[in-house]
Amino acid sequence: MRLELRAKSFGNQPVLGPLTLSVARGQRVALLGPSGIGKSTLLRILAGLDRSFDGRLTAPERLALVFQEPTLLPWRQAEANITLTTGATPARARALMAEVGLAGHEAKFPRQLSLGQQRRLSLARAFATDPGILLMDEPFASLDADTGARMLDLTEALLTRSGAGLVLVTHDPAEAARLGATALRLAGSPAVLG
Ligand SMILES: Nc1ncnc2c1ncn2[C@@H]1O[C@H](COP(=O)(O)OP(=O)(O)OP(=O)(O)O)[C@@H](O)[C@H]1O
Repeated sequence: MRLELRAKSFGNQPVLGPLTLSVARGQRVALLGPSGIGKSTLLRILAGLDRSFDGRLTAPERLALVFQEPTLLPWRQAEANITLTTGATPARARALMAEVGLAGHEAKFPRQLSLGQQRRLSLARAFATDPGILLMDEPFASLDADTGARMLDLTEALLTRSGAGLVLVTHDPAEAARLGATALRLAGSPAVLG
């Protein structure tokens, strides 16, 4: 995927300045920078969720998104959260759930899962679509250290096995390093890539 951004504003507030970002399958980049600089805004543009910007986005790859909030369907069991939203077969959903350590939890509703388990379910769901590029916004935030480290390891394993590319929004350079992602920093006002 490639974004050639000339400018992004909210009303009369310029947020992002001219920048170019290209990510291919197998490539991993992390977007770093202080709170409020525009990381999530840039990710939403890359995801196609925000189309009101001046510039050009080309994204032929299949994209999958993982947010900090697991965004699960509360009234559907865990396995159905994958099959209904992605079209994956039950067997594939179960295999992915096993891969993220959720074997035996297929029939549980999201409220019956811990936050860490819900995050892992949303990770499994993201990979169920065989994405070319995975877009993640602070997916490891507000987890305890062990749970966060486990989620990082699982993400690394799934990315390596699938060959998917990655754009990760994070505050933490250590997460970028752990995933072998090239760290790109947003700075300035409007923000550009340093
Ligand atoms: N929908 C919106 N309407 C108006 N302003 C917005 C909107 N979304 C974001 N902004 C503004 O755009 C700027 C960038 O926000 P963004 O959420 O992209 O920052 P961020 O770097 O992801 O921050 P954080 O690390 O705290 O999540 C902020 O000044 C924010 O107030």
